[in-house]
Amino acid sequence: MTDPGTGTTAPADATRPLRLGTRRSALATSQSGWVADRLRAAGRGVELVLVTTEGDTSRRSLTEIGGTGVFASALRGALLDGRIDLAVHSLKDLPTAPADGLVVAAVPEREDPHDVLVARDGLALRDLPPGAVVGTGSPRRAAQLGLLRPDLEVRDIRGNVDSRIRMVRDQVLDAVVLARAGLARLDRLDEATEVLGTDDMVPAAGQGALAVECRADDTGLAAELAEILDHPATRAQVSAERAALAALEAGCTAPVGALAEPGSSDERHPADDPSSATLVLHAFAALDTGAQRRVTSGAVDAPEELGRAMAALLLNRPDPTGLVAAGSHTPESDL
Ligand SMILES: NCc1[nH]cc(CCC(=O)O)c1CC(=O)O
Repeated sequence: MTDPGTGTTAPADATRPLRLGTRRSALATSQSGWVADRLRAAGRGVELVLVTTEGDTSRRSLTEIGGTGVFASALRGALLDGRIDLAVHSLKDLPTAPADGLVVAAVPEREDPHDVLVARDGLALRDLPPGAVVGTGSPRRAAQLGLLRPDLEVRDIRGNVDSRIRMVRDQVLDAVVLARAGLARLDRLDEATEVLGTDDMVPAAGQGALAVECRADDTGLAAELAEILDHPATRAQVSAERAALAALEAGCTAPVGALAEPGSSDERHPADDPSSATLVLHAFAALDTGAQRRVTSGAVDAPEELGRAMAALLLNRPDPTGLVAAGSHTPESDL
């Protein structure tokens, strides 16, 4: 299966187990375990190799560390060193810039990409009393919370999913906002007290999706991973989302959200071949020019074009009347 002629680093040999590098967190081991199970079900031996990253050990806030790529960099180093053959990343934590010598061989089918509220007493966002304290380390979530409920106090927090939920249990916070996908992977969906729809909270680009990365010169393995794991519809969606992020030059800590969904047949672009499917791209950005929400659509086979078109909308046409403060409360200057 592997191409014996390629590369200077030894290509993964189909007769020995693949070394799958994973971070130690519950979320990372869960998603790596899921990928390992799928590879094993396809007849491929896999062993997990633990890799430590600064994003896991640092107590500093994500924005402080520099955000972009802290979770990914150690795994990428281990790939390039040949210590591991493949790595599984949360796509939303992966920098949009391609890494030299590496390739995203597969993007598996994504989980529900939305954010959820985990609040005390089963409360929904609209039920929290004025002044309630909501924890999030994400500028994207903080900005959108500020539009929805300017009367709440948003507190910058760090930590893994479990410790963030515990801050609500321990009454340190009234609520936290988390990715639904993270709870699903940890089998803790019952902790969610409300799913925040796209109209309220546009998710991060790539949220709910995984990226399976290997060395670019390991072409046999890349082809095998694509064959077993890749989900083309998800790949098109996240390509549009990440192209928007890249064109805005915004990283995973920017107050930017993007979510692409399959378009329905009555949303087809008139110029397109009637048989071609569309993507509808939703975006939120709190840029210097203010907070905006936008929706646009394009052909599913040109997702990056759609993402760039969205970025152009957000950058060039800051139309104040287009500001839809989800829930419609706050002027942009309050962000
Ligand atoms: N930044 C942390 C992070 N990275 C990936 C997920 C899980 C959800 C996903 O895979 O998108 C989470 C937790 C969260 O945002 O609540």
